[in-house]
Amino acid sequence: MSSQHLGQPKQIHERNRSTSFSKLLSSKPWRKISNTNNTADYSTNHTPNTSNDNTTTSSSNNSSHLNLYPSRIQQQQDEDETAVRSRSPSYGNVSRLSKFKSIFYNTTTATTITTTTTTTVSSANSNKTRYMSPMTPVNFEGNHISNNRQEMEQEESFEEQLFPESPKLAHLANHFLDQSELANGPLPKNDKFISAHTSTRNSHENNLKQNRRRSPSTPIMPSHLISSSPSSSHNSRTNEPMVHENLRLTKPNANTIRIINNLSNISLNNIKENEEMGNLTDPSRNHGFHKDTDNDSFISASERLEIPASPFRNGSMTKSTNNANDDINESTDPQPFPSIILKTEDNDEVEDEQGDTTTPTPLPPPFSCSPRPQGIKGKKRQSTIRRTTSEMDTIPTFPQSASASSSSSQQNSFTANIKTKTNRSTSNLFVPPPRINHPEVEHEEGNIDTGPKRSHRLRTKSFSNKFKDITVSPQSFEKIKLLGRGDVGKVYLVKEKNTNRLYALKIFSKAEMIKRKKIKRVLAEQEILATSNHPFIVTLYHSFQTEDYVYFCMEYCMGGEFFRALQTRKTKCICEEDAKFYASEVTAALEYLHLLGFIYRDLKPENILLHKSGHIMLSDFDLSVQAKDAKIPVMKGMDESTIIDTKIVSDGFRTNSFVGTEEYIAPEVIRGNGHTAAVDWWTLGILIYEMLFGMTPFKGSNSNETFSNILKNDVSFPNNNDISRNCKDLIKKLLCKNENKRLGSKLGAADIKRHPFFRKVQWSFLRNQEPPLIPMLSANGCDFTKLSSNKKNKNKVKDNKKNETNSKGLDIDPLEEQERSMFLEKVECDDEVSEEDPFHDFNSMSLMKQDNNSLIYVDSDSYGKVSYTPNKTRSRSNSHRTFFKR
Ligand SMILES: Nc1ncnc2c1ncn2[C@@H]1O[C@H](COP(=O)(O)OP(=O)(O)OP(=O)(O)O)[C@@H](O)[C@H]1O
Repeated sequence: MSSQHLGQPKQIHERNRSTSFSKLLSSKPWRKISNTNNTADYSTNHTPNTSNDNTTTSSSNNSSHLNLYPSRIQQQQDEDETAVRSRSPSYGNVSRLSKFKSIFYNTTTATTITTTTTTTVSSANSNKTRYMSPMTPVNFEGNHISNNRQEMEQEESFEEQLFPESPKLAHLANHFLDQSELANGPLPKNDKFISAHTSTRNSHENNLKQNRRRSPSTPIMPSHLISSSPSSSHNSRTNEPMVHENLRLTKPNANTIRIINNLSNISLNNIKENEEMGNLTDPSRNHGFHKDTDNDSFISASERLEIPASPFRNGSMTKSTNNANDDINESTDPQPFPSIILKTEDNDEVEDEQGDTTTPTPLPPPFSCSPRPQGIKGKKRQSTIRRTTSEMDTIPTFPQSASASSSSSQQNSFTANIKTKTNRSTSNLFVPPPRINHPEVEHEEGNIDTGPKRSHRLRTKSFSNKFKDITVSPQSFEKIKLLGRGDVGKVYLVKEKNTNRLYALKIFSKAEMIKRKKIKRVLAEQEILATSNHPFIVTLYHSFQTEDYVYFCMEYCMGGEFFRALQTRKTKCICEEDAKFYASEVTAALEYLHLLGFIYRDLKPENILLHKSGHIMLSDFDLSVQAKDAKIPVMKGMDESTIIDTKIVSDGFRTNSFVGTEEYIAPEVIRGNGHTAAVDWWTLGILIYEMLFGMTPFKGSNSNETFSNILKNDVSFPNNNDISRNCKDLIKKLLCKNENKRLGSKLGAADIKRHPFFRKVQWSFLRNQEPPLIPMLSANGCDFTKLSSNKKNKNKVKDNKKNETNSKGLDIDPLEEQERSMFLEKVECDDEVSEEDPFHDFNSMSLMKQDNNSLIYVDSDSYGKVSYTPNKTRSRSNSHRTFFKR
């Protein structure tokens, strides 16, 4: 079949991206509505005031159902104030910290004031207040569904994400209405939604015709908040299954509001994973940003990321034929694991009795679709997996070349610039490596290049032999276009000026991270990206911070979201063979993450990006968690049947956050009894189902119905799809509600890989196989970022912008201003960021290996427009013809 563009822009709107649960739990301050008469514009008229009087005044103006809102705000203000006061005297001496402090005060005050605003506007125009307050009954028709940040208008700035009509808030509101439904019976149904869980042919077809969207997100709701609420008792009327305490809510009322408001202040960023429930049930615990008043810092020591023991510390994995409960001693060898390549020295592939390849997926060299090196097959498998340092270890951290010395003075000057700006200690001088000619670097004579000094923290980090000190700054990149926006960050397609290479630059606003309490999540994401080295996990090339922003420079996956590729299909689904291809790549990536002790927790087509080659790249790790005391993976069996037990790595580790994406969430998460890495196998089951049927198996007409379906219903398969018995069996076993019986519960990924469905999969050669779809930059393709289903909002944003003028009376485009500063700020040296700084734990660093894989910028390419073409070289057995018939 000839190459064919599959992009169908018309179909893109049929389903929107889903949002992960915890992501709606932001403590977003709501922005003042410009068309109200309310004068409480916190940004201009209000002086931050932490006194309780102010709060009380605000609340007194509100209708009764809002009264509890300020009480929480007041509580938070008190907490903030206490925390700030209790900080060391040196706090006040650091101007940067003062800035963060003011951000924090502003956040608190803004929330208070907006509460008043909400009330005022509510009475004036109910339509306009629909999304202003989560507790306001909301008609979600047509609006709440557009939580596709990528489709939101590009002009929107970070601040505009705070716009009160945010669809996210609508989601939150919807969710809480859903909760009330669960407790008090159904509210009138929005007939635009249909119940998909019946899984009949009709419902399936209807579903596809309907304007289907992912269900709204659900926040983390620690149980003590519910139980502390008088009206949150269990509902005796509805005989609902055992559900997470989070879900036991009443109709929106004062107590619900209190819960909502409380929730907004306890995002997971303030909660140490696995201690979450314990911490939260301690009423004395401060859940605000400054939760630890004993600690003289913005972020308590407990919030700082700790590097768990490497599962590979002994230099090799333990080869054991014993069972998974064998005692495994952790080595104290400080060698980090990121540079470790898990590989069998000789033979990468072994077949078990059924013919399944059971070799653990190795950590291959940097992604390449070139043919696999000769001579791998047929050699004997080595019984142990050895730790090998990456090839990058041999690359000197800083080239001592002529060019290096010639630019040394520039580097010193660069350092001097930073020192001057931050006025920080000169110890541990930050000297960027000399090979980059930073445009911002001024030549300064007379400086002696004392050589690079690695950041102390970077040296001690687990990924220190994979990364070196940062070699780039924001000025090294030129923005090409906005690719999408995340929860607190924006992702730009950029080209590196020196090399013309394309990257995805994710930029987080520090102010936003503080306001939204996302610091821990972003740091966790960095940790995972930096630690990982896998062909199906997006590569992090650089991470750095400036005074106002945090940057992740990642591999550009020009195919965009796999979700989008699915959406270009008429039926939103693909054939079994193609689904098998993607499922096996996802399994390999999950196996790798589990080996490192990470639980991904947010698998869905939206978080799977497509590399230019068509292979998958997992992204978005901000919901992932790393098991404490990760154990050493165990090799089981001998010779050809050797398999690796990935389950043991995080054995015994349970975490209790309510995170995930509604239709993908596992029963144990809903039940709230804690969950393990098994949640990833559940989500794999949902993913395979969605790839095959274009819908998820348990989707209901609202969150409660979905959760109820997840807990009660068995998975069923629409009749109109010819799915093999093995495939159905795999899905059923992955979607086993009992996590202890679920496929993967014995040995982790090995259980899945050995399932007959994957019998013919060559696990070691996955990255060398031909993907079913090849993304192409094409003038005729879909420009997903330009599609916006929310034009109204877009116009409002534009209107708001018109009001802003500079000192000369000329219009300022805030977005342009913001973007300019994003790409102009000077990079900051981590070692000089004081311990009190919320971003002290951030690591600025560059990947050591040369980047030969990223795309090179070509002027004539229309970046952003993507179409998906069939892979002509894919073998017939892969049934790609069936794929394109759909
Ligand atoms: N490496 C990349 N290459 C290409 N596009 C990317 C890359 N990373 C992100 N994007 C695009 O940017 C969008 C936002 O990315 P991000 O990971 O921040 O989003 P998210 O998962 O929706 O948000 P978050 O987890 O922060 O709430 C994605 O939807 C994706 O389309």
